[in-house]
Amino acid sequence: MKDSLIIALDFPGKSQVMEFLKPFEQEQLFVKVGMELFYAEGPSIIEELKKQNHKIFLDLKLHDIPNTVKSTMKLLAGLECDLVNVHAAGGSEMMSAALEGLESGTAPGQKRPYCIAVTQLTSTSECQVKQEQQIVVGLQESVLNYAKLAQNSGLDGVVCSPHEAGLIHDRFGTDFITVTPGIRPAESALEDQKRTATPEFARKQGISAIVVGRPITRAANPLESYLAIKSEWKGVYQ
Ligand SMILES: O=c1ccn([C@@H]2O[C@H](COP(=O)(O)O)[C@@H](O)[C@H]2O)c(=O)[nH]1
Repeated sequence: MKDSLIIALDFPGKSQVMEFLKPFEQEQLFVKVGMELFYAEGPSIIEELKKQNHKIFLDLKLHDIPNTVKSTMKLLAGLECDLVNVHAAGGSEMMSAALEGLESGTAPGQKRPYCIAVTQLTSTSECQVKQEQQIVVGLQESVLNYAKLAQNSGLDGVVCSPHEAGLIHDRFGTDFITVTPGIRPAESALEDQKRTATPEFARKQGISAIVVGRPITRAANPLESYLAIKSEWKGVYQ
C-alpha cells in the first residue's frame, strides 16, 4: 500500500477500460473500480483486471444498515480485491459489521482486503460541512472524528484529502492508511473537487496512496501523464 498511485478507472464499460490500459502493458498498476464501472460490468471486470495482474481498489463506498453492509462485504470478499471501503458516516456499528463480513467472506489462507472509511468526500467544502451537514466543529474536526471512529471500529484507514492526511498520521499512527483523491498537478482543472493538492504536496504528508482519475484518464497522453504524476509523487520514476 505504501507510496501507491491508484488510477481511478471511471469509464462507462469494459471496452473503454481495455482501450485505456493498452499503453500501460509494461506497468503493473494499482487501479480503482468505482460505482460506474462496477454497476456497468459487474464482478467480471474485477476478474479481468486481476488477470492482467493489476492491484484493485473496489471503491463502492458502502453506506447502509449494519446487516446489509456485513452481508455485502462477505460477498465482495470473494472478489479478492486489495482494498474496499465504506462511508464512515454509516457509524461505528456499520464499520465493525463491514469488517466482520469481510473477514467471514475471506477464504482460508487468503489475505483479507484492507478496509477503509471515507471521511468527508474531497468534493465537499468547509462551507458545505457547516451549512448543509450542520457540523458546527467544521471540516477538519469532522474528518478527524470519522478517522477516530474508523480506527476504533478496527478499520485499516481512511479516505481523506491530502490536507488532513498529515494530522491523521500524527494522531492515529503511520500504519493507519490514508488514501487521498483530489490530486491535481499544478494548473490542471479542479472540476468538482474542492480539497485538492499536487502530487508533491501529497508526498510531503506521508500519505499511503494517492488516487488520480481525470488528470490521467482524460490526458492527451495518459501514459505520459501517469509517469509524470508518479515521478512528482515518489520523486523518481520506478
Ligand atoms: O472523497 C473522495 C472519495 C472518492 N473519490 C473518487 O476518486 C476519484 C477521483 O477522480 P478525479 O478524476 O481525479 O477527480 C473518483 O473516482 C472519485 O469517485 C474522490 O474523488 N473523493
